[in-house]
Amino acid sequence: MALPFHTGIVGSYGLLTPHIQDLGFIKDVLERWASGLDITRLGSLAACVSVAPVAWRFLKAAWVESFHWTRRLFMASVTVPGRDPLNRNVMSWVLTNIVQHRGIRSFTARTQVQAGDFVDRAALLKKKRREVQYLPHFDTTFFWHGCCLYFVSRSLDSFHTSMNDPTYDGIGGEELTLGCLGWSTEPIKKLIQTCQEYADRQTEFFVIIYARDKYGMSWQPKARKPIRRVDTVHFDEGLKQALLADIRKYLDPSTKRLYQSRSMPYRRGYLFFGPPGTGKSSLSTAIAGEFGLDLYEVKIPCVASDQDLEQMFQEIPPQCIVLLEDVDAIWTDRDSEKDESQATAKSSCTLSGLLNVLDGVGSAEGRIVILTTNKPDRLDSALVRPGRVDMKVMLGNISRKSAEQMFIRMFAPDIESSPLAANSHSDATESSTKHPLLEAETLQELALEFSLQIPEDTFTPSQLQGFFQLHLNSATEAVANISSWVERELYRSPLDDDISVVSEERAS
Ligand SMILES: Nc1ncnc2c1ncn2[C@@H]1O[C@H](COP(=O)(O)OP(=O)(O)OP(=O)(O)O)[C@@H](O)[C@H]1O
Repeated sequence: MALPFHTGIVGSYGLLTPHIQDLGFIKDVLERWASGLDITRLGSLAACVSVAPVAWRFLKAAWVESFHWTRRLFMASVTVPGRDPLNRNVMSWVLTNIVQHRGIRSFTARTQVQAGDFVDRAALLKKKRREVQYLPHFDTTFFWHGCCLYFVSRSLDSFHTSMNDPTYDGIGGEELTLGCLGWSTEPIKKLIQTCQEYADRQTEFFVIIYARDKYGMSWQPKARKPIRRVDTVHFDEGLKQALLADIRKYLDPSTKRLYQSRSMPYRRGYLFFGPPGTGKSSLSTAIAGEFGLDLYEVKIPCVASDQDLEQMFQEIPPQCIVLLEDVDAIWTDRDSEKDESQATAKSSCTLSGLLNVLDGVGSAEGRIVILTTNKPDRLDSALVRPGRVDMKVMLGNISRKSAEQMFIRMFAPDIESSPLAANSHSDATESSTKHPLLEAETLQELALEFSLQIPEDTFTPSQLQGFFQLHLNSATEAVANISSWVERELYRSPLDDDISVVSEERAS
């Protein structure tokens, strides 16, 4: 007998004939389910399922549209461009205080190309697998702060563009929109102020180093280094104190007023010179940390033209340190008389281009400019005249006294070398009083014994640091091994470095 169509009952007979006997149980279940099925309901269900994506798209568009109109009519907003230092401050605050509390569930993972400026040479040579870097990822998030409802929205298009830059750490690269309920932007400005204060507190413990991006188009935060105390950079103590006093005096607000009232340009220049590995870069970073300034790094040999140099200087804020590394690579007219081999290391920008940015229209007031060079005798006298270079600081090979201080720094309790030492100073004093005095005395004696075996002004501090890296676990072992190391180093030809690198490469 034929069943009327509108009853909608699907006949169970013969609907599922199992090909495999073992599936009898499944057959029973399915047949029981199918026997109760109403074809009309099945049709409605299928219709709902097919309409669902369209409905979802519609709801999404409606949400976007209504959010857009709510924003336009009932909310105020402020947009912060990507890569602006403010963007980084706002983003860091939002990530730490809002997003992290809710738990970040979405990340972008990529191969870590560069961690600060630390390059693991062994890993490079062995082509070791690299670390994975996870970058937090979100587009729009709402949050309450104080009594106000805010939202922060991130442009994901510019996020993907920023990701192409290997040095980008996932914070502050994309355009941000900050908004709040109401027509006034005052709450947003207050929130931005909070973010700025938060960033200032962070920089109490870190130095932010800015460098040009890989296209040379804009300044990017290249590294955030824990503050290195100036007393960890060893050189002539008198010169160090004179340098610090000079900078402190320059940064004093009364000095600024004095300069302005006497119509003098308010800027200060320093020249750090000495052989490679004597601490020119380390001292610059330590000074930035000591005085709470950001550091803008310009590698002169990498600057493409005078126009680029000028552009760079125009984008540097007034209160900061500008570090001009390897200024001897600057192209001067006198170079044309020199042999061709030296010209290869030359920068494409000229001496007049550099002088122009140092004291021309592009030079903002309130900066500290530090020039570094390994070859001070090659510098043009115009570049180092007073007004451009106000103080010359020589960083030479290590003295016995400095070697002794370095030894103590290497083997003193950890708290001494911590970047946050200033913060936990009370703990430090407490722990030092707990330690028996003899320990400090023994350390002092070992340091003296050690330093007496180091020939005066012969090795660079970085050479000695290399020795300590091999004996960090034991001060007595360091003392026992220093004389053989000195002997080896004294009779080592400079070519040995190249030879060991080549043999390492072959071995890999
Ligand atoms: N005077 C110093 N006191 C303490 N450590 C030092 C000193 N000089 C160099 N070092 C150590 O040696 C390493 C290299 O130092 P740095 O890069 O500052 O030297 P540099 O003079 O700038 O070298 P280059 O001219 O090659 O750029 C760093 O790890 C630093 O800690």
